[in-house]
Amino acid sequence: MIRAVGLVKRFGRVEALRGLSLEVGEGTVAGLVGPNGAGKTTTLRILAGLIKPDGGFAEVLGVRTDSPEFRKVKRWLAYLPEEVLPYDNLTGRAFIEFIHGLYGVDNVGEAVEISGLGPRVEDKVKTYSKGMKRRLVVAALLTVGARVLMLDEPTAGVDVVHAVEIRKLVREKARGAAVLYSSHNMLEVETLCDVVYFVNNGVVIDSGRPSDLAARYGAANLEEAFVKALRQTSAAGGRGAPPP
Ligand SMILES: Nc1ncnc2c1ncn2[C@@H]1O[C@H](COP(=O)(O)OP(=O)(O)OP(=O)(O)O)[C@@H](O)[C@H]1O
Repeated sequence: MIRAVGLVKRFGRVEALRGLSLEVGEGTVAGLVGPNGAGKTTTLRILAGLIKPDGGFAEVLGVRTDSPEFRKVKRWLAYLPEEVLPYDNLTGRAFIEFIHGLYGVDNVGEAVEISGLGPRVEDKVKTYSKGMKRRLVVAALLTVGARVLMLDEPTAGVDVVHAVEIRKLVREKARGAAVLYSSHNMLEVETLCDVVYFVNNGVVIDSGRPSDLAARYGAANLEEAFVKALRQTSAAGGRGAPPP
């Protein structure tokens, strides 16, 4: 459902991606973890068809993301950017209606419920806290009937109770869909994801099921495994092994 093959992306002198490859099949939640500047957002933006790679290619639902045909695939794709601010002067409900209108669906009731905003959904977005805005956008996007979900730190700034709800929901929505989930929260990735890609310096340095990765590095948890993977990669000159 999601495939990136040898992605290369340069921004001037910065080599953001240096041959990144990954695959996410139906029913799978794949985690994308890596330090700041590792290339996670760049990968998601290429996969969402927002920017073109300088090398390699990406496919979603079998269509190349840099092809004209990709426009048709976008109906089935929900991409949540790292930073997205709903329009201040819309109410929460009007924002959900706007997003659902773009996708040609009317699932506003479910989105309102998921947002957990209660009566505040009738208030203007400018009166919301940061976490409330995030919950609104996540709720709107998780309910458009997407077959491919790409979520860049969906729970950033969201309180613990609502973060748990979002994770549960992502799990539910993954039935019949593929999810690529970028997060700095290792506990979240460990509990939610079926498979995890460790990214550093624009390449995948390792990948596997969270428990397998922990075992591979003799680590107590995914966080420890990640730190060890980073250390090993820098000791080996910065380049990781290709994914298995
Ligand atoms: N539009 C851009 N112009 C110039 N450089 C960019 C641009 N977008 C990304 N980069 C650079 O590409 C590299 C990868 O950035 P990216 O945003 O993909 O990292 P990330 O893994 O998402 O980081 P973070 O965890 O901090 O969100 C960084 O060095 C960044 O400065």
